[in-house]
Amino acid sequence: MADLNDASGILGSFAKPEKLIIDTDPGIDDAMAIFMAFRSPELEVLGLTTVFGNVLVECATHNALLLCEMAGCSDVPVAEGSPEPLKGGTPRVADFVHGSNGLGNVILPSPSTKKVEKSAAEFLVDTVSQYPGEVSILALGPLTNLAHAIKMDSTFASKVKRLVILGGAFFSLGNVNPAAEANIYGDPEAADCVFTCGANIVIIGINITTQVQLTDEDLLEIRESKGKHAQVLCDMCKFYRDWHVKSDGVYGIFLHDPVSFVALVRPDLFTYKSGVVRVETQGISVGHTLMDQGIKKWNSDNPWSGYSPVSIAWTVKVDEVTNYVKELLMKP
Ligand SMILES: O=c1[nH]cnc2c1ncn2[C@@H]1O[C@H](CO)[C@@H](O)[C@H]1O
Repeated sequence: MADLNDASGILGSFAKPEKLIIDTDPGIDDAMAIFMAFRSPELEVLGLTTVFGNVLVECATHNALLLCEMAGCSDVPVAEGSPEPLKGGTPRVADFVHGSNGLGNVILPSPSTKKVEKSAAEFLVDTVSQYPGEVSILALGPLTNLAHAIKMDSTFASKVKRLVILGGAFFSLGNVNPAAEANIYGDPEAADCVFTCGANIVIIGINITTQVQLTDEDLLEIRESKGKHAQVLCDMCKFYRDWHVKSDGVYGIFLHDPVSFVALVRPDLFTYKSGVVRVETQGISVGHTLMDQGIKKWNSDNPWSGYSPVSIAWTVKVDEVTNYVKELLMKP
């Protein structure tokens, strides 16, 4: 019998919505995922926490407040997170992917609301403690805020319901360099802390998300639809799409954050492999994610030994996920 609270897309209208916090660095594909979350009755968005990544953290907070307001959800709290990775230093931002304002250089009004007083890590710890076992987290940027939350509260990991993470490249090339994907490269120490913390974790790597694309034709169809945010999203996507042409020879866009959102609400559209994941924190492969699939019995302990396994997405039903994203973006 179906568990009506597992948000697997077969929810009855009487089921309790799944509590969700989105940790985000908006970002054009973040904006898509955030709007999708706000349009999903099976979810109750408890808050957004922001992090550096696609943009600096101040810009991420500005954009998060603005996106909430545009979605008609300006009562949803936004807590600002870390301006820099765990080990300090200047964060690497991807303005060449998302434009200098993070939203494709589309000119938008300033938000009228303000961030909450709490830091992102405090907001995460307090909210998860308020509803132990009930709150899921969708992490769309570098994992610095989550690492701070884990360090702040030793019971945090065990109290999170599910942590769905966009990050890493499993047994495939990265997008910053051959070794590393951008979110993990942004804070490898934080990612290693989170992946080994023992929480119920699902990781969606770019080996999965790059399989799911919106073509130029799809973007035109969305633009011409009656979707509530279709116009503005397609305006933002122009910059993002041009980057894909230049960088990957793709006439369209990869749906990194939206695919990770779909993994949260429709886990049945993916298959998974379970194993311990560690992150390289030094050398030429810094930010590389490597999973021990548990196939081999090692002769001696190694840096993967003794940690709890996580799930990584292994295959994706490309057409179904693409259609899920398109339908939600074209919903009036
Ligand atoms: O080539 C890239 N360099 C840096 N960031 C990128 C690149 N391509 C995509 N993203 C951004 O990083 C996350 C997925 O790795 C997504 O947020 C995406 O928008």
